[in-house]
Formats: sequence, C-alpha cells, structure tokens
Amino acid sequence: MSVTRIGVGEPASRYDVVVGSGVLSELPSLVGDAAQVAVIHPEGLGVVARPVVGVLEAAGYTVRPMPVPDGEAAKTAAVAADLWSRLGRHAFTRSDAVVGVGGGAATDLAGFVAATWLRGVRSVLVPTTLLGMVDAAVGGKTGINTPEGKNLVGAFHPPAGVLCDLATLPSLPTADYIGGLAEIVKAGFIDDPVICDLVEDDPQGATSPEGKHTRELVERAIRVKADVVSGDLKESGRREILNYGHTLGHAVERAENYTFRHGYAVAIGMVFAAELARVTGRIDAGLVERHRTILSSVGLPTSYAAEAWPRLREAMSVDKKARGATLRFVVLDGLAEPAILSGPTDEQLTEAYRAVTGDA
Ligand SMILES: NC(=O)c1ccc[n+]([C@@H]2O[C@H](COP(=O)([O-])OP(=O)(O)OC[C@H]3O[C@@H](n4cnc5c(N)ncnc54)[C@H](O)[C@@H]3O)[C@@H](O)[C@H]2O)c1
Ligand SMILES: O=C(O)C(=O)C[C@@H](O)[C@H](O)[C@H](O)COP(=O)(O)O
Ligand SMILES: [Zn+2]
Repeated sequence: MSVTRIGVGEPASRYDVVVGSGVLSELPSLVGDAAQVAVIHPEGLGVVARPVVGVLEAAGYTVRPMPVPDGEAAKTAAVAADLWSRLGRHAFTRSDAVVGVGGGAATDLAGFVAATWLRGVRSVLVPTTLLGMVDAAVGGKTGINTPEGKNLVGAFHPPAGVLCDLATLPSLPTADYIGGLAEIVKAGFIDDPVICDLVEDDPQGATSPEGKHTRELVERAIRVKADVVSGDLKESGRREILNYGHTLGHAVERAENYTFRHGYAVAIGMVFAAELARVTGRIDAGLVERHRTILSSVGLPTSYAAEAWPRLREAMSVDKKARGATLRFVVLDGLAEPAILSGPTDEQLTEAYRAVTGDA
C-alpha cells in the first residue's frame, strides 16, 4: 500500500499526516531524542497499542505504557491529573515525549497532557479510528470535557507528526467507523463537494474500510482539514468552519452525558445548521435535504428529541464561538460556501430545531 503525506501548519512548524500501512516505522524519527516515551492509549486497546510500544522499544526508548479509560471517559480532569502524576513519578523531562494511540478521545487527552506537562512536551499521534485519522489527530486542538460542556478545557498544541495506519481500521466497530463518516461528510459540505459525490455514489462502501472510495475519502477529508488549519492554527477566523454542526452537536453530547458518539451528534448538528441556513434564507430546501439523504444513507442520525430543546439551547451558550450572549453558527450560503451566522433570533432557532425533530 502506498503512503501519502499531507503537510499541516506554517512552513516553520510543519508536520506531516502520514497515511498508509507500515507507517509506524516513522515513529522513532518523530519521537526524536527523547529518553522516555509515554504511550497513552485506551485500556481495552492494548492490542492496537502493542505494535507502537514494540517499535519504540526496538528503537531503544524506555517506554511507559499509560492505559486510560475508554472513549469520552478518558477526557476528564481526573484522568489528566492521574497522567500528570504518572509522568511526575517517572520524572519526565522536556526532552521526553508523549505518544497518543486510539480514537479521538485518547488523542485529545494525550495531546492535552503533552501540552500541559512542563508547559509543553513533544507529542506524536497515532489515530486508530476513522474520525481520529480524518479530524481529531490533525490540527493541534487538544482538550478534555467538563460537566458544563464539551472540550471546555484545552490547548492548541500541534503534534510532531500523525501516523494513520489504515490497517488498524478493520477492527473498529462499524458504529464507530460510521461516526467518523460524519466528519468526512462535514468536510464535503464545507469545502470539498467531491466528498459528497463519492458518498452518494457508494453509501454502503463508504461505511467500510474496504469501500472503493475509502482511501480517497480519508485523504480528501484530511486535506480539507490540513488546508484550513494551516491558514488559521488558533481559530481566529476561517478555522471556525470546521465547527460546522458542532454547536448543536456538542450540546447533544452534553445532554447525553458524553455517552453519545461525537460523529452522530455532529450529524444531527449539521442538519440543524442546514435548517438554520434555510430558515434565514441562505440555502434552499434541496440542499438541506441533501444533508439528510447523505447522512442517513450511511446510517447517521438526522433527528433528535423535541423535548430536549431547552437543555440544548442552554448548553449552546458555552459554545466557544459564542461572544457574550450572542450565539454564532457555522452555516452554508451554498454547497462549500461556509459562512458565520451571528445572533439568530429565538424564533429562527426554534423553527430550525423543530425541523430536526420531524415536527415541522
Ligand atoms: N481535536 C480535534 O480536532 C477533534 C476533532 C474531531 C473530534 N474530536 C474528538 O474526538 C472524539 C471522538 O473520537 P472517536 O470517534 O475516534 O471516538 P473514541 O475515541 O471514543 O473511539 C471510539 C471507540 O473505538 C475504539 N477504538 C479505537 N480504535 C480502534 C480500533 N482500531 N479497533 C477497535 N476499536 C478501536 C475506542 O477504544 C472507542 O471505544 C471526541 O471526543 C471528539 O470531541 C477532536
Ligand atoms: O479542528 C477544529 O477546529 C474543529 O472544529 C474540528 C472538530 O471536528 C472537532 O470536534 C473539534 O474538537 C471541535 O472543537 P471545539 O473547539 O468546538 O471544541
Ligand atoms: Zn468534530
């Protein structure tokens, strides 16, 4: 299998997202002159982390495997504090390194611990979910959740490199694979319509690592993210478009106490954002329907409970794009024409949400 390299960041601090198989051989050069390497991974994913540990040990590093709880349960202040203690007990210095292995939850946590330990040590990310490869491990956003909201604590801390071994994907449960498709479809709607065409051409194949367009979908989504992030590393402008569907999506995750897959919540959030764009006269019903058709064709949800609205509305007030009491949403003015909608009225919000419940 060939290897693809996609550069991210400004020229002086550029790193590669490497996609293919056998890519772990690049790990030692990315870890560099560290003596110790912490390998942070979900406790149930020892099998997936073992090759990472093996490559590092063979290269002579002292490897400290650091298993953490699975999924969102890892993205807590308590787990981060426990990792800081473990690093402290092993006397990790600024020349040591952190490797994050697993889905987006594990790499967000690992990146956050790397960002905060000694005010920042080197990290390398080895995403093993579709979502991790196309989105979470790319771009330097790291963080944890708090009871008040999703990713409310975090830092921008670009990794030294991202290694996406496509051979890890077949063991991923289909439901988690499908979650990753939401971020791929997001990249299609905000920037690369070919992604939408490819999913429409073979929705069934899109849900499988063996699908005929899988490699192209993965690489196109990474390129969208790499391109956007490279021009706006700290989200002072265009990077906000990557938050399409996330304002309501994060509120759904909080309402579900972080037990709802991120990609599924983002899928619902994208339908909401599309409805909001329709309600405010930006796009027509056809483009909204295309969201529903594409998302549901791969098994993603497109509606949510009507009675949840008050809780969701409240949760959206801590969205990072909000300014004071003014909510700001990423919407579309057309396919691949993202824009910011600032301060929609309560009537517009409730009308858009009603359409997401199927009660419109
Ligand atoms: N930092 C960012 O820019 C960014 C972008 C998008 C999403 N995220 C975050 O990513 C998280 C979601 O990531 P996710 O969808 O990868 O979920 P996840 O990390 O919870 O992983 C999903 C499940 O798959 C398992 N798993 C991982 N790799 C596997 C493999 N190869 N085989 C079998 N099982 C495997 C995990 O253990 C977990 O149970 C959310 O917390 C979200 O906020 C961050
Ligand atoms: O990288 C970004 O920027 C994104 O917004 C990508 C999102 O898919 C991702 O879920 C991100 O973690 C959301 O960021 P947040 O700042 O809203 O927490
Ligand atoms: Zn996301």
